[in-house]
Amino acid sequence: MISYDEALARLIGAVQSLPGEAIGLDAAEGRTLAKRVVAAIDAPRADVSAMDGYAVRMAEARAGDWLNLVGEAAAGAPFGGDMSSGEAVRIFTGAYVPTGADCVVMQEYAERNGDRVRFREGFGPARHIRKRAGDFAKGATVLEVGQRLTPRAMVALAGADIAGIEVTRRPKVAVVATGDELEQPGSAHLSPHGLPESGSYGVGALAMSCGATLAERMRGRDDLDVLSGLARRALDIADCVVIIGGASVGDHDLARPMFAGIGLHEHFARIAIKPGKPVWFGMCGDKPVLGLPGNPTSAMVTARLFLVPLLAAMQGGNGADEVRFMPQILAADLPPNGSREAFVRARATEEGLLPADNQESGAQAPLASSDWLIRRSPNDGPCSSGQVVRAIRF
Ligand SMILES: Nc1nc2c(c(=O)[nH]1)N[C@H]1C(S)=C(S)[C@@H](COP(=O)(O)OP(=O)(O)OC[C@H]3O[C@@H](n4cnc5c(N)ncnc54)[C@H](O)[C@@H]3O)O[C@H]1N2
Ligand code: MOO
Repeated sequence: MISYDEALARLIGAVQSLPGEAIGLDAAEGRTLAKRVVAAIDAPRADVSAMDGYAVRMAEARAGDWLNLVGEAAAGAPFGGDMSSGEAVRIFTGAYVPTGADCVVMQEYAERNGDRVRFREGFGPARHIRKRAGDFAKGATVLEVGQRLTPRAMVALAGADIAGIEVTRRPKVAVVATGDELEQPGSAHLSPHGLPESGSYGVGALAMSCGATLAERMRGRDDLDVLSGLARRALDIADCVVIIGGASVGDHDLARPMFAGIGLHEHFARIAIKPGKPVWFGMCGDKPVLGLPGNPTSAMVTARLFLVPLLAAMQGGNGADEVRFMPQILAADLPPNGSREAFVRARATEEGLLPADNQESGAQAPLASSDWLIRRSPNDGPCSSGQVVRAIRF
């Protein structure tokens, strides 16, 4: 069995980025840039006021001295003239600073008398001016290739005065659930041995949260002919295929055999992790095929560990960035770990990460509240509450 890091490196090494396409800003959220974004304007476009107040010359802003008000500057409506010595201009946040002014005094310190203004002590040395191009300059790269357009990145994109961009095509993902027992949720109770097919709902939703579209959700019984047919269909309609279940070593485990004869080039199978030992990955031509264990918690943990970086890499992003484990505080004791690297489901509390009581790989209920995964090394000793562990959002 290989390690998680080795398996991840093989997966990322095998996956290619999809081609780019041009889109407008309204459709950009969640997509990944295929071309860098260059600012069309300076930001700010001129020196602007950071406060509502009075534009003055710093040297003349002495507490108690009267200045003559000669006009007003607002965002979108600048003061037309030059400001001379002994003068002040009423100014609002975002307005261009008039020529001749080098400081804004907040209005909280101002006393007005008609067209005159003076300031009380205490307004301090801050100039309250945002310098032209202090954020970014026209022609500067604001967003790099591979940047995912998060809600935060959308602000930088629009702020660069860009209407259209080039992004990688959304990966179309087919999710195939395998198993005789699986039924459409809502109808499992109709058959004595039926089990609601839950895995594809989590895995499909996770894929969509990573910028993919769900090409189709399929369900197939443990019959090699049926599953081979689904494998061909999935490869026809999707850029990437995820198989849930049938990954282990039992007689009914057909996830890999169903791709025999379709040219599956296997990159790994079985990894020294818990949960998720039976996870496997291969390529059919240029299409990644990821096999997840059927146990719902195992399926979701391995989807987080492998499918999320895989979809990022298909969109030209950095797959490894999606699984950077960061220091976090543990909020309860943990027993010694076994010989496989473990990914412990936990939830964030004010005290730190609290591991779920039920760590069964077949569990479903704890998934709803487990928003973090704690990574534990093979044969790690006991961990105590308050200790630093490594974790990612789940
Ligand atoms: N002799 C061995 N047996 C098993 C091993 C092993 O190494 N040697 N590995 C175990 C591990 S670890 C896991 S995890 C499971 C998973 O194996 P499979 O991928 O073959 O999963 P299935 O047998 O198909 O299903 C397991 C379990 O999950 C239920 N299931 C399957 N698909 C779904 C779905 N889409 N939605 C909801 N539930 C699903 C299924 O009914 C089973 O209960 O194998 C161990 N065995
Ligand atoms: O390791 Mo399995 O993936 O127990 O659930």
